[in-house]
Amino acid sequence: MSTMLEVSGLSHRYGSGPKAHTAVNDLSFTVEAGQLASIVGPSGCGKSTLLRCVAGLTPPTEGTVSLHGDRVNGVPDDLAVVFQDYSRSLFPWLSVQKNVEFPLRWRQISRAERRSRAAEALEQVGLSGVGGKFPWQLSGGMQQRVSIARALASRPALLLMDEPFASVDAQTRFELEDLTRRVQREQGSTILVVTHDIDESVYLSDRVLVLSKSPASIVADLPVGLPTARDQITTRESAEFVTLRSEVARLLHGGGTPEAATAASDAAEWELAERGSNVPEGSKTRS
Ligand SMILES: Nc1ncnc2c1ncn2[C@@H]1O[C@H](COP(=O)(O)OP(=O)(O)OP(=O)(O)O)[C@@H](O)[C@H]1O
Repeated sequence: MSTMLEVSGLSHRYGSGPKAHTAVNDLSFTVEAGQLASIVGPSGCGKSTLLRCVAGLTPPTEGTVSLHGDRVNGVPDDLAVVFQDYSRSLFPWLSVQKNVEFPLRWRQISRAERRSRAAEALEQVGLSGVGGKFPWQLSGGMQQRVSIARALASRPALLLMDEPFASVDAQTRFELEDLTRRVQREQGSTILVVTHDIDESVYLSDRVLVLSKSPASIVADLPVGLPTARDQITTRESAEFVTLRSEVARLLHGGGTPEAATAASDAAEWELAERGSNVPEGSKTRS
């Protein structure tokens, strides 16, 4: 495997002087080609800042980001980002097909090729046949599929996803998680996902990077040894899954006993539920 993303000694401070705020502190990690890594950390720890630095949207105060060996200075052509808020990232006046084609317009790609890539990407996300509709004619989950299709159409070397499923219902969230894993396997995509959701980070990933509270630094880099073929019910019930989610919860909450880890994990689910996020109904009952 070759290294697709290398983050080295990355720090970012907002402002300067006594009012400066360090959001990210001396982060170093790599993501190998074809790997799906997730970043999980407490609210406000600096996840979005890290993602913006990786995407070339924000120059880091210190350190470097390299994509397939090339130093990132500005948004690389072969990088795509899927944001949480699909309703603000799709153009309502453009058809689904045109939305997916849109980023390809700025490249030297013929009209025919743009159409064919958009059709292929829509097929990959299970939306063949809706290219002529407008985003507002689709459900929230379908709109987020369009955003994913748009990212895939540019055939990115690295796909960044910032809380990509936080605005859809629980069932759709599960479907989109499975879609992301299928796309990763079929396309060999390299994906870095930022999420608040401990269970999601474990279910989705080959690796989970756990960040400390602000300023973010890496407290653990955990390989996920779950089978490649995963299932929303049996995988989440497996002993390996339960152990890993407890480990991530324990790390996020600064260590402690296994009981504390379970409590922390439940608390994290409750926090998500309170935010109107997507914890399945069955897991919302406090014991
Ligand atoms: N443009 C900015 N100017 C000043 N401070 C900022 C700016 N953007 C973020 N911060 C601060 O940097 C810290 C990290 O913010 P960031 O949004 O990266 O965290 P996060 O982990 O993504 O948060 P959340 O989990 O709530 O999405 C926070 O304390 C935030 O207030």
